[in-house]
Formats: sequence, structure tokens, C-alpha cells
Amino acid sequence: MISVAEALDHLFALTAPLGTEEVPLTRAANRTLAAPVTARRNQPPFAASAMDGYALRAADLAPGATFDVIGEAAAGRGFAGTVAAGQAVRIFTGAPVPDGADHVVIQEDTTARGFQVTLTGEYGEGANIRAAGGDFREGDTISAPRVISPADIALFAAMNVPRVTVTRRPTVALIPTGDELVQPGETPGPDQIVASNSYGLHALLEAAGAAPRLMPIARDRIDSLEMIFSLARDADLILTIGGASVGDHDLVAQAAQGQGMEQSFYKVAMRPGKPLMAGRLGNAAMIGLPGNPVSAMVCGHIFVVPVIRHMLGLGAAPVPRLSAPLAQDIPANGPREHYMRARLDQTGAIAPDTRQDSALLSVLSGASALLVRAPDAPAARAGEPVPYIPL
Ligand SMILES: Nc1nc2c(c(=O)[nH]1)N[C@H]1C(S)=C(S)[C@@H](COP(=O)(O)OP(=O)(O)OC[C@H]3O[C@@H](n4cnc5c(N)ncnc54)[C@H](O)[C@@H]3O)O[C@H]1N2
Ligand code: MOO
Repeated sequence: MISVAEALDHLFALTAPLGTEEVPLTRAANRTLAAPVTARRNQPPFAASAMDGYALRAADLAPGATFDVIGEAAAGRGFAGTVAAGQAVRIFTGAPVPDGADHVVIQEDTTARGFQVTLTGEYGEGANIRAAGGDFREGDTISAPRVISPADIALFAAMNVPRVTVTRRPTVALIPTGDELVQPGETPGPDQIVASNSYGLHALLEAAGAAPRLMPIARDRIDSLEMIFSLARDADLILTIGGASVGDHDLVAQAAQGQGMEQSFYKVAMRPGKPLMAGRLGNAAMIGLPGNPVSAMVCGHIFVVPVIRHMLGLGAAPVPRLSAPLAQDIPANGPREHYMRARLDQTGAIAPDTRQDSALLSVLSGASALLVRAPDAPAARAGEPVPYIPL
């Protein structure tokens, strides 16, 4: 059995960053930026008023001072003239500050009468003017790669960049296997259960930036598995679920090898997830996940998400770990790295659930973290820091 770190290295070696495509901003959320974005203008392009009020010369500011109002500057329609001593221009938020003016008094601090305005209150410390280029300047760049956030999209739009270059989404064929499975909503036979982790993995893949395709359930027969594999060949990644262990009906590796799969590894020293398998099948990487629902989901977090990020060009790195103090004593670990379903309490301390069976989706759903126990880690006391992965 290889370690989790070794298995991840093999998976990174089986995969590579994908090509790119261009998308409009309305399609760019959560995609991975693949080429830097360069501002095509200054923002603001002119010194702009930050408030509704009067633009005038700061040198003229004095309590009770009165000004001649010589015109108006609105957003989208500036004032063409120049403000001289004793003059003011009525101005609105976002409007260009007219030549000659270097201060905007907010209208609440003035009294207007006819074509005159008088300062009444405190006129404040700031000039209420946003400098030209104060947000960004033409030629400023946002570097790639990065996962594009809603704020990034607003920034790109302001930079007058309507389309961006992103990494192609990895297509993932997700293949549930097993005679016992029916789809959610169907009526299971007496010995059947409802396929679940295929749906959980579908959600995990979408959130990680992949384009998952849920394939029909492959039955525990070589011909059925081969048929579904043949439908999945154009994917970047083929993920099978179940049939990975040593039972008479665990036929995934045999069927994949019959289709030309070159195996990279089988079995990882971890709990849950031991019967994990990986290889290359034609142009696709293949990962065979164990069928137990929690095992498949944990392997999804620990292996599949980092592989998707690698394919998106976001680097080849394990899931980041945080640290929290133990809420209680825990016993020594066995020889496999243990990813314990755990919860963080309000004080930030972490405690593993008492039930760690890899079939218990209700426990996984109630967990907020995977507490990571290194192989053969000794018993640990309440208060000791332990590594965890947030869920
Ligand atoms: N003699 C041994 N038996 C087992 C070993 C072992 O080392 N020696 N390993 C155990 C471990 S650990 C795991 S994990 C499982 C993994 O087995 P498989 O990958 O072959 O999975 P299946 O047998 O097909 O299914 C296991 C379990 O999960 C249910 N399942 C499968 N697919 C789904 C799905 N899409 N949605 C919901 N549930 C699913 C399936 O019905 C089984 O109950 O093997 C142990 N055995
Ligand atoms: O590895 Mo199995 O995944 O322990 O349940």
C-alpha cells in the first residue's frame, strides 16, 4: 500500500493542465482565469465627485462663505468651464470635477438661494473627490491563474474587458457500479439501495470547477462495465464508484484493464478509502473510488478535488489543512492515515464523531471537518493541536 502523498503524486503525474477557451463575463464566475487581464482604461477616468453638492476651490472654504453657482456637472455630463474664486458648480456623485475646483462640499452643509449657495455647517476634512486612476490605471493587470470571483467580474467589466480566457472545464464521467443500485426516486427491489455518492460526487465536482457527466449505473458484469467505459472515453477523467475491492463481484479493474487501462496504483494506506485505484485509459485518467458512500466522498475531497484543480492549472497541491485543539482525548491510530468525521465546537475545538463506519452518510453530513490522524499517531490528549480539513 502506498501513502496518501504518494498516491496524490501518481495522480498529478497522470493528469495535466488543460487548454483554454474564451468566455463572456456572464459565463466567467468560478472559472479559472488562464491569462492575465489588463485594464484598458483608468478608473475613474477623470477626477470624480464622491458626493452630491457643490464643487469649488478649497482656498475659498470659510464658514458662511457665499458662492455664485455658474453651472452643473452630472454623472455622464460634465461642466465645460472653469471654476474661479468665489464660484461653485452644482455637482452630483460620479460627475467629473470641473477645472479649477478641488473640493466638493456636500449639499447638506449648504443653503441654496437662486444662483447662490452659502456654506452652513462643517464642510469636513476630505475633499470628496476621487482621483483619476485611483482604483486602477490602464495597463494594470490581474494575474492568472485564479478562480474568478463575482468581485473579479465587476473589476474586469470596469476595466472594459468583456471576455476572459479561462481553462477548459475538465469533463468527468462519473460511473456508479453495482447490481444493488437504483437511481433516487426509483423503487428499489428488496435487496437494493439508492445510489447516493454518485450525486454527492457530482456536486463536489461542480463546486471544484469540473463538468461532471453522470453515466448510467454499470452492472456487476464485464460487458456492462465495458459498455459504460466505451461511452466515457472522451472524458478527461473517468471516475468509477464501487467494485474496487476484492469480492467476486468487484470487476472494475478487470473490465478497465480489458479496455487497455494501464494501472498506476491500487490501495492506499488510508481510512476510509483503502481500495482506491488509478490509471490511464486511452486519453483519460481513471480513478476507481471505493463504493462505501463515505469512502467515495472522502476520496473525492482528498484526491479528486486536487486533481481537478491541477487540471484547471491551479497547481499540484494537496487540500490545505488547518489546525485545532482536540476537544477530548483520542486513542492511538493504526497503520493507515485516518480521516475522521469530526465537528468543531463554538470554541474552535475539534472532536471526532463516535461512529466512524464508512457507510454512514448521516455522520458525514453532520460533520464540519475531517480530523487527520497520521499513520501510527500516538494517543492524543484534549487541548493538543491536530490537523483537520474543513468540509
Ligand atoms: N475482504 C475484504 N473486503 C473488503 C475490503 C477488504 O480489504 N477486504 N475492503 C473494504 C473496504 S475498506 C471498502 S471501502 C469496500 C469497498 O468496496 P468496493 O469499492 O468494491 O465497493 P462495493 O463493494 O461495490 O460497495 C461497497 C458498499 O458501498 C455501496 N455502494 C456502492 N456504490 C454506491 C453508490 N453509488 N451509492 C451508494 N452506495 C454505494 C454498496 O452497496 C456497498 O454497500 O470494501 C470492503 N470490503
Ligand atoms: O476504506 Mo473503506 O473505504 O475503509 O470503508
